[in-house]
Amino acid sequence: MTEQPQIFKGLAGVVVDATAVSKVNPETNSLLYRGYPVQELAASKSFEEVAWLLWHGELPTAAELAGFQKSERAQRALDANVKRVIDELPLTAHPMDVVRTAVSVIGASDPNTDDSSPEGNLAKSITLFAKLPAIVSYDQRRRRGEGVIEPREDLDYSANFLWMSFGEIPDDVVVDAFRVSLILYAEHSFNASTFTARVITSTLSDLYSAVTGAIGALKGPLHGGANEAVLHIFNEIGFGPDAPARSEAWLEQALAEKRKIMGFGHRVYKKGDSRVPTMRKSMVELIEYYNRPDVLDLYEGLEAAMTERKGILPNLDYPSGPAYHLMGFDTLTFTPIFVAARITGWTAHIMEQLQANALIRPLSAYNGVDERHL
Ligand SMILES: CC(=O)SCCNC(=O)CCNC(=O)[C@H](O)C(C)(C)COP(=O)(O)OP(=O)(O)OC[C@H]1O[C@@H](n2cnc3c(N)ncnc32)[C@H](O)[C@@H]1OP(=O)(O)O
Ligand SMILES: O=C([O-])CC(=O)C(=O)O
Repeated sequence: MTEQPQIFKGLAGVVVDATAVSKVNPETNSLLYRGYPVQELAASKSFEEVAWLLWHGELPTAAELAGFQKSERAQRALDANVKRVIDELPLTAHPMDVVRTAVSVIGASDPNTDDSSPEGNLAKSITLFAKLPAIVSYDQRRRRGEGVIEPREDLDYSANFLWMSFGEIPDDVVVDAFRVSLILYAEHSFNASTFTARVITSTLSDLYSAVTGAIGALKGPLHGGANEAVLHIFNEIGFGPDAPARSEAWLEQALAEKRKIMGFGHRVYKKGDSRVPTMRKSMVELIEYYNRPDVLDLYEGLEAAMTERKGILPNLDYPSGPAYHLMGFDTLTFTPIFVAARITGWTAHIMEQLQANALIRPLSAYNGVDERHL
């Protein structure tokens, strides 16, 4: 028997490349986008400014921001062919499948799909950034049997997203919590979906293909799909009185069945997710605004039970799920919102990968039958 090489299952602990887009530091529990702490960006910047920062490495000047906003706002509406394809999809399709399909249609319709120059890819990044809110809200409204609401060029990204979803602009506290969530979700180094985008890009495939693949990776409940899954868990436990006791009992049963508790744990952060305190604060503001203390009881009840029982802490999906629920989004829409946020990080990584490309192709250890002959 030849000696097997060492296997790093799940690439855990393996450094596969360098990135200047963001720095995740589990020791200091910090997350920097291009050097800026994400908490500072969330406190005062618009999502558009953060997108620009991730793409260009610096925050925009006033003139750069104005130019970007003009171009982004002009591209927000969906073309008729994208709407037609969405309309053809069954209502049983998961909204993540709808978003993935819509991005694919936009790519197939773009005459410049294969222009992977820095300018070409930046233009495509802005197009997807501009159109994703329309895709997500169009699909949620068709599921609800509601008519489409066209985008408004007088609104910023976050307010327009909510406008297209609900046909009204909520109070500032809601728009702000939404903006904060988008900034926190925007980027997180070599997570599974970003790595997927980089693998696809490394073959010199196009940006739309890389994003389509990344959406597929994000859908899974071990990654972005967890924000949706948190709400399923809350519904299983049930809102209402005695949340702590019911959470404890539910957790015992779930762990006995060897279930993973969605919204808890992280591959990189073992002492807590750097983004959770900021998102939790926004969630609490929403709870106060909507007068839903039962949501906080459930949130804290399950968190306490999980910490006591397993010592595993919440990740960003844990406060984001309830926050989107309070804002009025359908549960199945939560992960598509994550797509709209993460398009910034994915596309920044796609452009970075191309600046110093190497085909990503790891090795495997063979553990099948020994050589044999017919
Ligand atoms: C935005 C994001 O994508 S954040 C991540 C969102 N995903 C989730 O919330 C899904 C739930 N969490 C998980 O499944 C995991 O914590 C992951 C996938 C995120 C990270 O997993 P890994 O780094 O591979 O940790 P791993 O799965 O090896 O866990 C180590 C131990 O903790 C346990 N564990 C980790 N997370 C959880 C959890 N959420 N529920 C129950 N047990 C857990 C594992 O079962 C394992 O136990 P064992 O050693 O007895 O087998
Ligand atoms: O980094 C990860 O593995 C998952 C994550 O938190 C993210 O993508 O935001």
